[in-house]
Amino acid sequence: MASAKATASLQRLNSLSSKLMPTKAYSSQFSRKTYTLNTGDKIPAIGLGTWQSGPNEVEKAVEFALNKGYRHIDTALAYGNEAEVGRGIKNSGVPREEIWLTTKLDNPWHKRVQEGIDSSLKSLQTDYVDLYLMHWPSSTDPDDLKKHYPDWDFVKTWAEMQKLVGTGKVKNIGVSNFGIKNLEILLNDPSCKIVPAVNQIELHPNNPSPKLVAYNTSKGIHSTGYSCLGSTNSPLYKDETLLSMAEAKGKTPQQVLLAWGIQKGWSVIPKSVSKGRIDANYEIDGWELTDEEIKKLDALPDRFKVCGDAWLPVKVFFGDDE
Ligand SMILES: NC(=O)C1=CN([C@@H]2O[C@H](COP(=O)(O)OP(=O)(O)OC[C@H]3O[C@@H](n4cnc5c(N)ncnc54)[C@H](OP(=O)(O)O)[C@@H]3O)[C@@H](O)[C@H]2O)C=CC1
Ligand SMILES: O=C[C@H](O)[C@@H](O)[C@@H](O)[C@H](O)C(=O)O
Repeated sequence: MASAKATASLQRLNSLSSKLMPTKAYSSQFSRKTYTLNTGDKIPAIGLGTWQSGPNEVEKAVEFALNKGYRHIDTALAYGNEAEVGRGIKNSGVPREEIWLTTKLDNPWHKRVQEGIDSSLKSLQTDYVDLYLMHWPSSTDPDDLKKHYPDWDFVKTWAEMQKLVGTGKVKNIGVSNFGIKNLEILLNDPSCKIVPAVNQIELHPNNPSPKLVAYNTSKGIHSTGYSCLGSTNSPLYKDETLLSMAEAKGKTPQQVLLAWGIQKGWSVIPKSVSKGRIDANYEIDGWELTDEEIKKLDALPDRFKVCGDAWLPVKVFFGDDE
């Protein structure tokens, strides 16, 4: 039997040789990759998320990301930071038409879709957004956030959102946090004339939702993965399979998670307000995960969900496969 000392030096040698092993060169350009939506428009595979990006940090983060090369920014009326995001875009000097800008209609605004988009456009200092999402399938009464309107639901909200197409204010409309049941209700309603271009949902290896992603794809709906790194204090950063895979490839765990999402076919919108991390999250070109590595990440056994629905007046929870 090998002594503890011999085992330790063997481990060190293995770790060193994996670092010295030349990584196979791939021509992948994930940072410039786009997915074509059911409208023909192309959404960049990687964007900058801005949920919980606070005042005095998000403006600089957006400016920095755009100058780094990001061409996709994700925000929402509910984040309370659209004005700063708009300033970051202006300060970057990157022409508006080169940027994919997504924002979202907040739940208490479902009866005021026109006002909602006008408010977002004003804050963002722009004439249009590339993608306008219904943030949640939940029409909350603004006078009592614990109540759902008795005479309104997301089908009616979608009918209102459809009216925005053709006004020039939105290029694409989509949904977020829709599970299969709610998508079926929406798509089967006679008032639904436009299939959502995107369903933005939580996607990381501990909440992979394969049936929901397959359902989106079967209906021509592109999936965008939010909390793609596992969000704040991500439990994924302690996952041994992920950590050893990242080390063996000479990549960060975050880069591996982003490649996993993009290679599986959805866009990813990692949030960061740190220059170093915004930089690193974009350095995803010239290498790939092998099929075997993707399968290993697909098979991680743990489960957690960042955004539940405990705070909503109606339950819209979707887990892995609902
Ligand atoms: N439609 C919806 O309901 C939802 C949409 N979203 C969207 O998706 C975006 C991403 O999801 P989010 O929940 O923010 O979480 P992410 O999975 O993007 O993780 C963000 C967290 O990871 C940290 N981080 C980022 N990069 C690195 C790195 N390279 N190394 C270490 N830590 C890192 C960030 O900290 P730091 O900033 O300090 O770098 C932050 O704490 C949101 O910002 C939002 O735009 C999110 C949730 C729900
Ligand atoms: O986009 C972000 C999320 O939807 C977020 O707004 C909600 O998940 C909510 O604030 C929460 O705390 O759970």
